[in-house]
Amino acid sequence: MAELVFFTGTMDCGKSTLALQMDHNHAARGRGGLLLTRFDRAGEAVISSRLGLRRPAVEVHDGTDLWAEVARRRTQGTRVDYLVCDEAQFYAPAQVEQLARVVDEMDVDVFAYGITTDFRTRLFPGSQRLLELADRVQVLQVEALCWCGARATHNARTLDGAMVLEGDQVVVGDVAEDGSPAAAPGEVGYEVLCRRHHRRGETAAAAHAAALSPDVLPFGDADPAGRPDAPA
Ligand SMILES: Nc1ncnc2c1ncn2[C@@H]1O[C@H](COP(=O)(O)OP(=O)(O)O)[C@@H](O)[C@H]1O
Ligand SMILES: Cc1cn([C@H]2C[C@H](O)[C@@H](COP(=O)(O)O)O2)c(=O)[nH]c1=O
Repeated sequence: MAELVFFTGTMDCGKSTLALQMDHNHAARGRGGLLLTRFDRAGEAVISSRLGLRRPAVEVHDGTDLWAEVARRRTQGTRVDYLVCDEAQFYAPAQVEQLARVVDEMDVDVFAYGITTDFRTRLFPGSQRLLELADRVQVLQVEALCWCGARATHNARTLDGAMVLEGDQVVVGDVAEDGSPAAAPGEVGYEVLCRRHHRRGETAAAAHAAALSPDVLPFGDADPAGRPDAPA
């Protein structure tokens, strides 16, 4: 029996990589797949992973009817046994309902990949519908990490290294790599954080700046109790 499965996790936890691996494995066994995406960082009509894999995909637009997309291909004789739906948080709730109908009435597996919550920790409408309708929700095993080393559970939006809480829900962007800035000065970037640091708005840059602040620098003549200005 076909299934609607929602694979989820923070940004940068390997969702697109898994999406392309899933397609590879099913295609290798002779199954026909249809790849879909919306607003991939690499551009239109492509699924791209940070590990370098990329595959052409159908771009989902506001008015795309996913039921009709599958039905049309099957009517034309194209084999469609499964769908791989990347960046599914950006799909409209109605499109998620179309996916559920494809599973139930066409017996086509749907593997959807996306983040659940936005930079304000609120559910994306598409992800909410997926959580409501999926046969299974699978949280990715590869954990993205906060700068403090704890498991990252939340996606922060940053501007010049500082966390921001104002702005549109959808702004395509990337996370920082190897300590480099997530985005050019004045451009939106993202950073994954544990809940504690998301609540406090403490990004890696903020933590770094705080560590360099003279207020917290250890002094050579500080007393053992930690009072930096204790008399010698
Ligand atoms: N140079 C690298 N070497 C090994 N793994 C990497 C490298 N760059 C990225 N990755 C892996 O790729 C993951 C991001 O994959 P991706 O599919 O793009 O994530 P998502 O779609 O969830 O944003 C990272 O969590 C990391 O595990
Ligand atoms: C948190 C958050 C993210 N986005 C965008 C940023 C990226 O383009 C995608 C997530 O891609 P990934 O493959 O999971 O890294 O979503 C957004 O538009 N709004 C947000 O609040």
